Amino acid sequence: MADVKVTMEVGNDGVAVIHISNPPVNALAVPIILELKEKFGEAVRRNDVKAIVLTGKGGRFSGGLDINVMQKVHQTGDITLMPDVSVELVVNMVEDSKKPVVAAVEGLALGGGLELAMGCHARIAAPRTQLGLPELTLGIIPGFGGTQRLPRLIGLSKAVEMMLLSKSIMSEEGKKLGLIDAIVSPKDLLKLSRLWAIEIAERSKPWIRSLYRTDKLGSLSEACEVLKVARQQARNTSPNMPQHQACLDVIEDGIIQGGYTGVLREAEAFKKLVLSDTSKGLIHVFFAQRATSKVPKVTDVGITPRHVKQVAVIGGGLMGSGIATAFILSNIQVFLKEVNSEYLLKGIKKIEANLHGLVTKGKLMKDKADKALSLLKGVLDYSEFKDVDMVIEAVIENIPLKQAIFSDIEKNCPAHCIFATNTSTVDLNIIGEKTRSHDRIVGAHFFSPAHIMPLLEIVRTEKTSAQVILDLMTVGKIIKKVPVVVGNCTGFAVNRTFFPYTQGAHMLVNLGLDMFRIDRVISSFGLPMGPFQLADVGGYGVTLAVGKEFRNAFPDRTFKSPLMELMVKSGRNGKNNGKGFYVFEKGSKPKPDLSVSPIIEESRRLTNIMPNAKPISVSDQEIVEMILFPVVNEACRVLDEGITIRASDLDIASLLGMGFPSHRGGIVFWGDSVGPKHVYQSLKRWSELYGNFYKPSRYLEERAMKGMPLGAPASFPSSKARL
Ligand SMILES: C[C@H](O)CC(=O)SCCNC(=O)CCNC(=O)[C@H](O)C(C)(C)COP(=O)(O)OP(=O)(O)OC[C@H]1O[C@@H](n2cnc3c(N)ncnc32)[C@H](O)[C@@H]1OP(=O)(O)O
Repeated sequence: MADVKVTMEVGNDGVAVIHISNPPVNALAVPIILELKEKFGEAVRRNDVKAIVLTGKGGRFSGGLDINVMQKVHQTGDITLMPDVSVELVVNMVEDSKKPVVAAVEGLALGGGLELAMGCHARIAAPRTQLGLPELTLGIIPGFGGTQRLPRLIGLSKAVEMMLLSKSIMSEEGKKLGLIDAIVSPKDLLKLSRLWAIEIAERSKPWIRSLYRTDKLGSLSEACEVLKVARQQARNTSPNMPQHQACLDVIEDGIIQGGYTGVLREAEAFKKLVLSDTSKGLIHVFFAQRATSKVPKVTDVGITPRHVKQVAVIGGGLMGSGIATAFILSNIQVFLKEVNSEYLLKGIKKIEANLHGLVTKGKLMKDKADKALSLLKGVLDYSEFKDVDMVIEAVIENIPLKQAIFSDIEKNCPAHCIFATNTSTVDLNIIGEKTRSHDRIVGAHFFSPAHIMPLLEIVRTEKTSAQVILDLMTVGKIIKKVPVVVGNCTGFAVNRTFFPYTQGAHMLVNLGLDMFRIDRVISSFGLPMGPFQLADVGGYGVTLAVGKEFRNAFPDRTFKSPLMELMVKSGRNGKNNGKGFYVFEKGSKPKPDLSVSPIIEESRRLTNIMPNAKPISVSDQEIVEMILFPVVNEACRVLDEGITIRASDLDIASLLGMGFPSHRGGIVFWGDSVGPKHVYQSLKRWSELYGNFYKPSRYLEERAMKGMPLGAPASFPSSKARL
């Protein structure tokens, strides 16, 4: 706490330099805000102060309002915990101050940090300083006047783009746009800022209050047009995000009624949004994502990660080629091994196609793609494995084959080399059974397409060493993945939790519901696509194989639907062969294929589960619940067995691995927001009507009865814990 403070020093030049200090990002915590008010008050009162410079300690200006304050509001429902900054500090004490204030900005100024800087009369920045208003990603809008000042400083279109897309810019671009007045090296930052402040005081530099500018806003009709287009885009791209429309509304209010009125409207809208479910979900995600980096007995025991310079990938299929692409894109040398030159060539071609795809979408420059490809070497034996730091096996799910590969790599790789497998189902202990390297064996479960999907599930056994986990977490971050460490079980955390998702959808179809309605309802809930379209896109082979695996592992609670087998029997294989539940035509959205009706009827006839042979009648909300409550139920079992370190890890895994909507905070957070009691009672009712698939787990029942959140840590560690 000693470092959390605001200090002020007054120099002989009459400039008071106010420093914010709250490592690591100088977040504007409540005590900081109170001290800022105190220091600004003092600087204005003191006769020896002519001008003021505001800056941050440790090479960072400020990462914005302390997000913990908003989380406290969520936990207590008490909005009065929010400090008044927008008017009391930024307008009254900074912008309307009788003495000029200059912001000396370095490293980053984000959210409330940038808003504070925009209230100052000039902004001097160090090179490559990150500037942005990312509040919308937290379900809120800028609340310290940012919606009003940014358009007035850089123009409406660019400001709207930066806010709606939460897109930062660098100070160099900020200078061109008019957000930054000068760029200077970090060592001269304070010197120039002091000088600038004195020159404003002496009227040799302009004394600008951004809130009262109108020169960059354009005419009213132009502004309305920009806002109209932005509104439409936001409706299309962010339908479940109220903060986007609210942001545009307050910008418009300010343009029509003046900046100060805009600031007041912004403050009102901000407070409402802080209390919204969207903000609760997204702020939970902010902290949950950062928590995944903290792994007890791995990241807190003083070990340092080793450098992974060379990686070997075994298997050039869909997963292997995606994994190899992810590594070479991050400048890591990859040896891709296949069994023969035909397969090897196919694997290399897939990697080339992955890179080409990124170039055509404008996500990668051609020269970077060429550089990445130069780091790939195809091999047919183990001779290049003598110096590799990590091997990732990504061959088909065949136990003897995997065991043979692990014996081979133990013979051919250096003693420090990590042995990872990308299996999504096979027990890691079985894969490593024939080796003596159990401490080096780890699961590196990527999601397809591996060079794009952000999740890396790191699966540890009881024997995997802390060093190996730390190394994989570190290299995972280097290749731009979010690593989540989980325990060893069928399907690990993500596939295990979500196996009832497909089965729930099949249950409903067999109970007489229209599958296209199910898909529509699930997409409007916020998942990227419904379960039947997902099966079409993923390929029926995968759905059938995974279904079989789970039926074997959890026979007590699986619903066996014949639908996929019937689809295959009738020559359908989803998008792969262009014949699925949907018709896929190039350039247009998939359209429901109504000719699947007889297959569905046959499935219903075989399962014969419709009560009185009549389709059940349910609301859209019940569809969501009948598909996703079984997923929450399985998540409870995963938590009970200690497969994840904390419930929020499963939330992040569900967002990044399954596309669960981020504004709902993740699968466990969502279960808690609808209420464990409601989830439990619904499942219990359905289990009586439709069988064991819906039977509530012991963990869910216990928590529902005790009124305890599903995500709350257990008071004592589970006896079944796998971590
Ligand atoms: C009224 C206003 O308009 C409302 C606001 O200002 S809301 C806040 C707006 N600001 C933001 O959204 C910025 C959020 N922060 C970030 O994007 C990134 O943390 C960053 C770019 C600043 C730094 O990234 P990076 O160096 O990778 O560090 P990162 O691990 O993310 O953060 C370091 C620590 O600072 C914390 N932190 C970062 N920004 C914070 C903030 N604004 N409040 C509280 N804590 C914050 C993180 O939780 C993390 O804590 P931990 O070490 O205990 O896990």
